[in-house]
Amino acid sequence: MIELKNITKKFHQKNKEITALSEVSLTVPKGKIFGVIGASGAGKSTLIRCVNLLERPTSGEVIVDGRNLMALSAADLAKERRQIGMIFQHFNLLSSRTVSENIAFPLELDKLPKQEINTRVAELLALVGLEEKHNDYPANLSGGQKQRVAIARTLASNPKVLLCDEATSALDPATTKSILDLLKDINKRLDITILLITHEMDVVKNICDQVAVISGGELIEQGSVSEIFAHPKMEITKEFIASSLKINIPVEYLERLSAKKEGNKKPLLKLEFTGQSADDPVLSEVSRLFELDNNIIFAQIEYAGGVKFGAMVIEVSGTEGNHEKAIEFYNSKQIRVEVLGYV
Ligand SMILES: Nc1ncnc2c1ncn2[C@@H]1O[C@H](COP(=O)(O)OP(=O)(O)OP(=O)(O)O)[C@@H](O)[C@H]1O
Repeated sequence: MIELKNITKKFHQKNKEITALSEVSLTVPKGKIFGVIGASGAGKSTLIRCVNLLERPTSGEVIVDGRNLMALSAADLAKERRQIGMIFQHFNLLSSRTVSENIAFPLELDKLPKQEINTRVAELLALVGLEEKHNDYPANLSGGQKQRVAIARTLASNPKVLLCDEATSALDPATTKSILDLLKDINKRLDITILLITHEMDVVKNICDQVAVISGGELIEQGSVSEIFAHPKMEITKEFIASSLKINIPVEYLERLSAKKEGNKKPLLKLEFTGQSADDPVLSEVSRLFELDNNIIFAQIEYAGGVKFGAMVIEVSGTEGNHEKAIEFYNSKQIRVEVLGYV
């Protein structure tokens, strides 16, 4: 449904040239949810804005539903853009219009008869669960409700593609979850293809089928969510996966934690598992092989695209030489180990 071919985007500022995107190629199949994840300044916004030509790529091709957008006349492009909905981090609602009037706006632009608009708005209000708020103004809505209005307004023109520009970044975790559930529901129910950009792996984990990692304007890794979570290759990808785990170390351990080994303090290790390594009984293996005792302080296992991944914090008893052997063993099993300190 969406195909970006070798997209490069350069900005010119005074006499400086900034390459925001460099030879970016990706394909989003119809009906799928594709996430692009990256840190601030990586080029995410530029990338998503290239899909509907809000930014015109310096070179490359943008193909949506088989049409090469860069080759279209202004009039044809305007028509094609109606098929590509977009929602934003800050909702972009019209503050002087009620919820219903905001949703009706694109339909009024299309000059639909009043009765038809009313029927469609009622359907959309029901779809996003905002029937009771139809007469409220945006200022009186929560962030999550505002994003629901923005989603309903975008869906009014029956787009085949929905672009989400950090759509949940301004929302708290519970509201984020409810908006992601709504996007997933829309994707399934209306068969809309979704391309989203985010800096949170949680978003990818929750709703995406496929993911690409962007860094310095380049797509450095992409694949199905299960592939990427099971076998992340790039260090940045591994960090994004780890960042979606909320590791909690009890305060009493943190108070005792020192950076250096002193007296008979024991190492506190953080282990990160992905894919196969999350299924292996490595703790008992290490315990047997190296005569170590593991005291689990914290553990979390999550699922993404049917793949397990997780992290564990353990306090390890035994001799120092064997601690090092254990770390080597974990590394040989593709488990990332960090010595957090000594307790
Ligand atoms: N209109 C512009 N003029 C000049 N440089 C720009 C312009 N828009 C973006 N850039 C530059 O392009 C690079 C990518 O920016 P972009 O906004 O796409 O990143 P991002 O990943 O979306 O970041 P964030 O998450 O902080 O919004 C940055 O170096 C940015 O400064």
